[in-house]
Amino acid sequence: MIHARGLARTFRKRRQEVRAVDGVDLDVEAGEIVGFLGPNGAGKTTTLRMLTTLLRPTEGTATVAGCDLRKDPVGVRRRIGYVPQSGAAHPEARAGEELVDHAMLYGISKAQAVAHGRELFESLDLHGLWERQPKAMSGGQKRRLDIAMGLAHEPGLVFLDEPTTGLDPQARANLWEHISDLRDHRGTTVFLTTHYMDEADSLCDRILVIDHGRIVAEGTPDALKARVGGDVINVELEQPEEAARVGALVGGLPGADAPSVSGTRVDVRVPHGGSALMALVRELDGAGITPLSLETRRPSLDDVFLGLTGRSLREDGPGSGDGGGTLDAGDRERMGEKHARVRGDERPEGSR
Ligand SMILES: Nc1ncnc2c1ncn2[C@@H]1O[C@H](COP(=O)(O)OP(=O)(O)OP(=O)(O)O)[C@@H](O)[C@H]1O
Repeated sequence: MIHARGLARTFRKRRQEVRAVDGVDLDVEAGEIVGFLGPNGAGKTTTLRMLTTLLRPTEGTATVAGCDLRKDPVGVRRRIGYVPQSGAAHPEARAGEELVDHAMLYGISKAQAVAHGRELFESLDLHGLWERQPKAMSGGQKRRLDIAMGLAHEPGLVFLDEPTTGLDPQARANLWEHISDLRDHRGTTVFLTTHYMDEADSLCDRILVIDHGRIVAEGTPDALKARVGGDVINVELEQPEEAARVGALVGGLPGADAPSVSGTRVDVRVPHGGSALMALVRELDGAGITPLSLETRRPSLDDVFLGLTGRSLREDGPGSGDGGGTLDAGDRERMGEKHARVRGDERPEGSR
């Protein structure tokens, strides 16, 4: 469904070059749900916008849904759906009419657009909302309407840019079910960007991890976690000063990797969690430190990312960690900036 080789995009900003995407090779097969995971600024949206013809690559080639990205961008657009972070439905429009108008832009007859739209509303849990204005919908309903719009012309491949950002945890889990249903019941191939690890873990068949514009790992969530190996010990302390001391202690455990100290939290990977935990309890006791909590767990995708890049996805912004789904001020500001940028140049290059 998607085959890209050496895809790259450079932006010029105040005489400086930003290599947002730096030679990406990727393959997505029909019927897969593939997650593009990476921290803020890693190059996810830029890659997505190239694959959906909204942005011309500076280098590289790709076929998307059987069409050459450079030679046949119109063919690509006809065959794919794209759901941007900012959504596509006008807040004041009637939801059903908006979807039908959208489908008719693709040359679909009104009768067919209405029939397919009704069916999409039913399968995406939007029954009863045909006449509703998007501005009067919940966040989850709006996102499901955005996805319905992306599927209005029955594409076999749909791109979702951070589909659950800003939703509460229940609405996120509900949307994951709907996205899985698209694949299971309609055979739709889904390529989505996310910086939520739990989303990539629960929803995706395969994950591509991107950092600084390059793919740094790919595989099923389980295969990626198995690559890390060992166990992770996590210590929560009351004071950051204690965390620094504990960081030095855990670094001395047999076979331990370099520990990660973040605020009052310390994480370290060790070959055997059980025996290391016992040794650490003795060390902490000897140093007169009483932690708030101490636990050992199997590696998560965050540990995979930490091992690959030396950074935690959690460090890269609010809500990017363990599934906190509600928006805080930082999140809103970031999304606001993003919306402005995406809306400003959402048209395909060359159409301006
Ligand atoms: N139009 C542009 N002009 C200049 N630089 C840009 C432009 N678009 C993106 N960039 C830069 O390219 C890099 C990658 O941005 P991109 O939006 O693709 O990242 P991302 O992984 O989608 O991040 P996020 O999770 O915040 O959406 C960033 O350094 C960004 O500042």
